[in-house]
Amino acid sequence: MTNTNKTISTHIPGFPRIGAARELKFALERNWRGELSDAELEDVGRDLRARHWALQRDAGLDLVTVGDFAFYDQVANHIQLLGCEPGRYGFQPDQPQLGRYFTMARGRSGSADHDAGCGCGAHDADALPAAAALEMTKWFDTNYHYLVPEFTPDTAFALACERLFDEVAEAQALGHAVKAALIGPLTFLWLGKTKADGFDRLSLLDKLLPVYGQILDRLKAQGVQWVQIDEPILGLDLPAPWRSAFENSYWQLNQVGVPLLLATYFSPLEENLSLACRLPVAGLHVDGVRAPQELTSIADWLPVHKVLSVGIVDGRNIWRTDLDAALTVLQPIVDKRAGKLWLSSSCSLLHVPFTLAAETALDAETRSWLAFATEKLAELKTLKQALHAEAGADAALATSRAAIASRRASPRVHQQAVRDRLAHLPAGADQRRARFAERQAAQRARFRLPNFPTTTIGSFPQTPAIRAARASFKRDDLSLTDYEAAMRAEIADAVQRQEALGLDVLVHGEAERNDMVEYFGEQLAGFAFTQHGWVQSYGSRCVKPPIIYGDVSRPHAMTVNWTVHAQSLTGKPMKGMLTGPITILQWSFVRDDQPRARTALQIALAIRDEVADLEQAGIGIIQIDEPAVREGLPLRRSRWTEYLDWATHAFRVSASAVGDATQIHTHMCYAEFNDILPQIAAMDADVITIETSRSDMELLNGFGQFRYPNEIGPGVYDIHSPRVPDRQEMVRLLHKASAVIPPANLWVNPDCGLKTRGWVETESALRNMVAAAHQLRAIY
Ligand SMILES: CN1c2c(nc(N)[nH]c2=O)NC[C@@H]1CNc1ccc(C(=O)N[C@@H](CCC(=O)N[C@@H](CCC(=O)N[C@@H](CCC(=O)O)C(=O)O)C(=O)O)C(=O)O)cc1
Ligand SMILES: N[C@@H](CCS)C(=O)O
Ligand SMILES: [Zn+2]
Repeated sequence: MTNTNKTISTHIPGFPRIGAARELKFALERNWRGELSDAELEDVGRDLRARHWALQRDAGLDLVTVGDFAFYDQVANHIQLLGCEPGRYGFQPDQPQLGRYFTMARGRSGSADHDAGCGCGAHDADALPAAAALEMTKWFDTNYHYLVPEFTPDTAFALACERLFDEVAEAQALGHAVKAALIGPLTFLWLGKTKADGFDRLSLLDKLLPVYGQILDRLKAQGVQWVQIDEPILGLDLPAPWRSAFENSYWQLNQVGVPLLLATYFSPLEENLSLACRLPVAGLHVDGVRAPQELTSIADWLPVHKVLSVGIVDGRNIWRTDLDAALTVLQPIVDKRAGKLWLSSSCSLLHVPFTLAAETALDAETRSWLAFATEKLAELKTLKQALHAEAGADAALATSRAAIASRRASPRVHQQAVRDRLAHLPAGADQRRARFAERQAAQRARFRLPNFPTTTIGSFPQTPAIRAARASFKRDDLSLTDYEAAMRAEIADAVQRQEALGLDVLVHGEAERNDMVEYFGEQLAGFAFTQHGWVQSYGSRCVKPPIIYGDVSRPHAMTVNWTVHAQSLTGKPMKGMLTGPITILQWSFVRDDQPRARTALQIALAIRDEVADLEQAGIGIIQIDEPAVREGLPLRRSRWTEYLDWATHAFRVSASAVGDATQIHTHMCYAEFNDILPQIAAMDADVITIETSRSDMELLNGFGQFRYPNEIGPGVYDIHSPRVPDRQEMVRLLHKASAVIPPANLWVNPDCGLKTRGWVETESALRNMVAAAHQLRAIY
């Protein structure tokens, strides 16, 4: 059955750069605080790269990947490589490139414009005018944020950074066979934004391609074995001009004569399949996890002289690969692709944690079901050995087989009570009792809030003291009683500050939460959590996604005690704060043995019980955060309706068990919502707070045009920057909002939670926000 004379190679599209112990995060934050020099930071980067390449080589990969490392973000690296730093920064050629890079990533102001946890002031020395950071947005449907390139008709490109070539030389000096990785020209343009009306950024392609040509020339001269060019947009519904730009672009780039591996991932190729197969490149990488149904056609269509790289190991999830199933898929392809088959992870391993080796607290059974980045490298090796009929694979295959069988049969995965509850969910469980107008009347009578009521989104600064207390508690240096007392004191402090500011609807501040998803995952049955399973979210910021391995239920109330404590400290309404089912799903590693819709509904039931308990405990306003609804949209439009149907149903199930006078809020951020407004309206939250200030309220226009029926709190200030907006600025935004939304339906709040901010700037900004609301009340 196996084939011994057909050599198979292995590689990965990319590896996590943050480091096994988040060395990169800590080094970056020290550099930003001025405690680590740029040269020392470069040393940390060099050391991490060397270690990560060694891991790839030691796992038997045939090529190591170079170019996946970045001090902040891989797209930002390309902005420098391609010489298109936005002119608005006013960089001078003699300014050090690393400083310019961090200015784009983190902004610059006359005072101290950078992200929380910094406090360095290093960007201020050059006395250049204030400049906002590049916008951040989600990388396709992941929880990773990239920095958005800015394009104008005048954007010029030039090969302007040596970093990639230095890294290639570094890897070669260490004796590695190198595959350099680049983001492709079409994907790079697609990911950027342009503000000029009617300007089509595709028109920049002719200026961009020669620079890619120069980069490939240099890489060829360096003797790299391959260049991987990532074009994940081939998995999107592309406008015709973008599709047709591929052929000519790759014809040009192929002239350089360095072997190109065109990499696609995250989504099926569908109508772009034959285009991808016939592009003049030496190889094609496809996502065999997200689009297994296309593998046979691709193996048939791709000309035989080209390499087919099959992403068979899941780069987006943490489950151990079912190696027998993978071999069954691969075997027919081996036979078709004589000597031209590569095995790989489906996409870069950036999206999974570094290694299971550090997870000493996970029970042995759960651990045996998992594979993080390092373990995925070993899986590739086993698959290759098995296809080469090498005996070395037998033990690994047997271990894998036992783990897969254990997961399938484990009684911990299946909870009959949860299944029964889902099966008997009454019709109408996803509907509030009364329509919005009646609920609104009942809520107005109950809360008697002023017009333009003020509130915040939930979290207040996660100060070093809060983080340190939690770290001590986790190390057993602080008792549960003392930890809880410390958190209760933080909540009391947050309540007192909000009262002093004169906010109308208060929050407890989320001091006790490590993360808005992990916190719930730690308390729900069916979830496992790691100690060190960090995944980069943006820059130095990481998240530790919980792992949903089984049927989900709620053994006990999760937030009621904290919320009731907070409510006991104030006569103002205290908003209960929950994370919604879709966001918990989206920001966790989700079981792959049942449809995501079913898992979402199980989570929804757990949240529904929490909502009911909060209501029962006298909490009249409850927010169910759903910032990830938009990013959960399938990349292909043809699958949107199905997703939106089950996603909105799950949210409504979580929110609908309450009486008319209980006010349900939801919150969304980090995305453009206009293309899913009907579905957002169908979620039927009494109030939605959304991020709008960064788009200068433009985002709200869609809500206005659509005549969004319920109440809205458009964010009036950007929480990503420590800059304190003044009252007039927020008044202006509120006037803009009032022009499109009935003023009686408007709330006043920041864009998102304030956990990454400090108290000083938070209080100043909120003071101005409350003053702005007062001014609006006097006018409308
Ligand atoms: C709203 N966002 C979120 C996303 N995804 C989530 N899962 N959660 C989100 O909130 N996606 C979209 C955005 C992304 N935004 C952010 C914003 C901020 C962070 C962030 O600050 N991450 C922290 C880690 C947060 C955390 O889990 N903290 C824990 C543990 C802290 C820790 O590392 N402790 C040290 C010891 C510290 C000490 O004082 O001794 C340790 O354990 O080694 C906690 O508070 O307990 C970060 O630092 O990266 C992420 C995404
Ligand atoms: N309640 C959360 C929402 C973040 S999207 C917070 O305030 O941090
Ligand atoms: Zn938010």
